[in-house]
Parts: sequence; structure tokens; C-alpha cells
Amino acid sequence: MKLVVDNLSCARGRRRVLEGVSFSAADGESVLLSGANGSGKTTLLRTLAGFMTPHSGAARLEGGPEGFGLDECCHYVGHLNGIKSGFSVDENLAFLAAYLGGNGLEAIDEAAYAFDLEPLRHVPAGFLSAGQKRRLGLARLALAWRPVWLLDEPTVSLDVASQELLAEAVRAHAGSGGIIVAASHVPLGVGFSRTVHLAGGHAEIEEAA
Ligand SMILES: Nc1ncnc2c1ncn2[C@@H]1O[C@H](COP(=O)(O)OP(=O)(O)OP(=O)(O)O)[C@@H](O)[C@H]1O
Repeated sequence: MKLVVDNLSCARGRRRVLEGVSFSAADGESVLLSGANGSGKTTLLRTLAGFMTPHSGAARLEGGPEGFGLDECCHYVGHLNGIKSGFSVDENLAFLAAYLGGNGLEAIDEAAYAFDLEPLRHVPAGFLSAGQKRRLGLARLALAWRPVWLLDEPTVSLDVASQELLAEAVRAHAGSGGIIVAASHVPLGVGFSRTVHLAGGHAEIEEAA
């Protein structure tokens, strides 16, 4: 399996934000996106997730699940947690599991355990703290298998213990052959295979030593 980003150019409004970005990631590899505020990290992640159409170029998953596009093979965790405030934690997990085609009650229990949501399962999501909301947003990672994880500053609002829960999930995903592309100012528990430095719309690739 290989994620291939091939000469991708993206615009926001009328402005070109990314120009000819290319990199790849094979099974078990993780890629760090780095760059100043506004350099295009979110734009790149959202384009890979299929939320935005590139101006030119393409991204694809070679050797992934047959018949599924890259957008269907991704989990995207962005700045918004994508949770429903009026639903309890359990109801959010059930909704997400149904939406993602998750593996039913067992997956919900596993996701609640993996992101330490057990004591909060009957609490309305609107009552959760920022870090608890983030853990609920991240729980989708454990609800249904997706080969590619796209993580945009996933540790925001997380305390040290919660960062370690995320790191465990990331390590397990990479260890089982998953691919991770992340923008993060905090280590995510894995050694990144390469770093994509974004500046002025262009990408410079730095391979891990
Ligand atoms: N909806 C939009 N319309 C027009 N321009 C936008 C829009 N959203 C983002 N931009 C611009 O696109 C550029 C890239 O933004 P993006 O959010 O991808 O950067 P980023 O590297 O993720 O930044 P940060 O580190 O601050 O999260 C920025 O200059 C931003 O102003």
C-alpha cells in the first residue's frame, strides 16, 4: 500500500496555496507536515481527505482496499471535533460508528476505552471540557479501520496523559501497516519517516536519518 501525492496544486479562494507538492508514504510510514501558520498544512490535509478539489495534480492510495477512493480510506481529524453537543458521548460514538461503518458495540467499547471516555459515556458532549471533546473527536480513529489517518494538530487541548493515549493509537496504527500524515507541533509517539516542509506554496522533503 502506498499513499502517493503527485504534483498537487491547491487554491483557496483565488489564491494558489500549494504548488506542485509531491511525496509518498508506504505501509507503516508516517509523514510530518511542517510550516509556518498559513503555509498550507490544513489545505493539504483537507485535499487528501477529499474535502477540497485540487487545482491540478492528484493524490491516490495504491494497493489499498479495492474499489475505494483515497477519501473513503481516510480518517480525518481536524480543528473541529465533529461531535453533536446534544448527544451523549455514547450517542456520539454510536452515530459515528454507524456513519463510518464501524464494527458495532464492540468498537464503541474499544473506542471509549482507548480514549478514556468510559467515565463520561452518559455525559452530553456539550458539557465536556475542551480536552474531553478532543478525545471524543479522536475516538473515531478506533471506531472503524481506515488505512490512512490525516491528523491536523491532533494534540490541541490534550493533557500529557491524553497525548500518550493518542500516541499509543498512532503507534498501533503504524505498527499494523497504517499510514499517518500529520501536522503537529508535538511528537505523536512515532518516528516520522519524512518531513514535508511547506513554505511559499512549495514543499521540501526531508527524509528521516
Ligand atoms: N476559505 C478560505 N478562503 C481563502 N483563503 C483561505 C481560506 N482558508 C484558508 N485560506 C488561506 O490559505 C492559506 C493556507 O491556510 P491553511 O489553513 O492551509 O494553513 P496552515 O498551514 O494549516 O496554517 P496554521 O498553521 O495556521 O493552521 C492561508 O494563507 C489562509 O489564509
